[in-house]
Amino acid sequence: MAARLNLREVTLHFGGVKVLEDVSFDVEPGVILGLVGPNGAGKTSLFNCISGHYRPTAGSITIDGTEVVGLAPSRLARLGLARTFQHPALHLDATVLDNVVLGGHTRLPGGPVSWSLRLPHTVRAEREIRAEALALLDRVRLRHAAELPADELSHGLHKGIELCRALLSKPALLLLDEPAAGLSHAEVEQLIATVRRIREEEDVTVVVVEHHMGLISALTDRVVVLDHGRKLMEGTAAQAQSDPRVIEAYLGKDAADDVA
Ligand SMILES: Nc1ncnc2c1ncn2[C@@H]1O[C@H](COP(=O)(O)OP(=O)(O)OP(=O)(O)O)[C@@H](O)[C@H]1O
Repeated sequence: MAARLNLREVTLHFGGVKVLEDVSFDVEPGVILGLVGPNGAGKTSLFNCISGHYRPTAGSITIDGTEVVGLAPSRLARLGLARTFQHPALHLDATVLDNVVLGGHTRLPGGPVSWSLRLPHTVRAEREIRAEALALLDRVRLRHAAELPADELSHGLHKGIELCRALLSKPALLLLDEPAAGLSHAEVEQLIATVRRIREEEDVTVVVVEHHMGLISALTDRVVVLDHGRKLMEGTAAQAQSDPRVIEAYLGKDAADDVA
């Protein structure tokens, strides 16, 4: 079931640095929301608050009505949250397949004791998860690389592996942090097609941080624009791109005046 995400007055200070100030917005189940804004606007910091890697100084973040501020990332994973990182966090000496399979651990029945005893239902579940991991690799055209060490693949392909790992957990809420960064034009086109298919085939809510406006326009239902840690506006990608406040934030006041 796709998750509902609600943020209320999320604030994050590091000492005297105000990284986020009173950020509020809602993401309805099944929506793809883009989180955009100039460099340093606070997008990744907000992601880190939602995924439990940062604890906001104030405010509330709920997933399907459950307050998640203060919960560890592992607990959030069990609540159905999965994320990718700006710089993929992979085990480079492990195979591509083993990296993806890691995403399935939240779905294994039992706990560490039954896993180490290799009970039949654990072995069966592991086999199913490996088969699903291979199917996901097939979806991003990486099936042929399943048994290669991850460090033999390019940066762009690492992003594909990370996406498969996140999807294997069958997330209700998927956070994608700059999935197009460092990708070639062809790889971005493939990423857009992959995320569209995810939306058609999986029941998932997606929040994506991205500078690539082509991807944001192609994929998102709505965007939230951040600037200097505050929400500047919320609307469709087209509305954001023609909003003088957004143009000013990216390009300066003169450019915004030319548009107005
Ligand atoms: N751990 C931290 N300690 C201190 N300041 C931080 C920390 N993390 C982020 N910041 C500051 O918070 C601000 C927002 O950074 P953040 O990376 O969230 O922005 P962003 O919108 O994701 O930028 P970009 O598009 O360049 O990735 C920056 O000024 C950054 O220096």
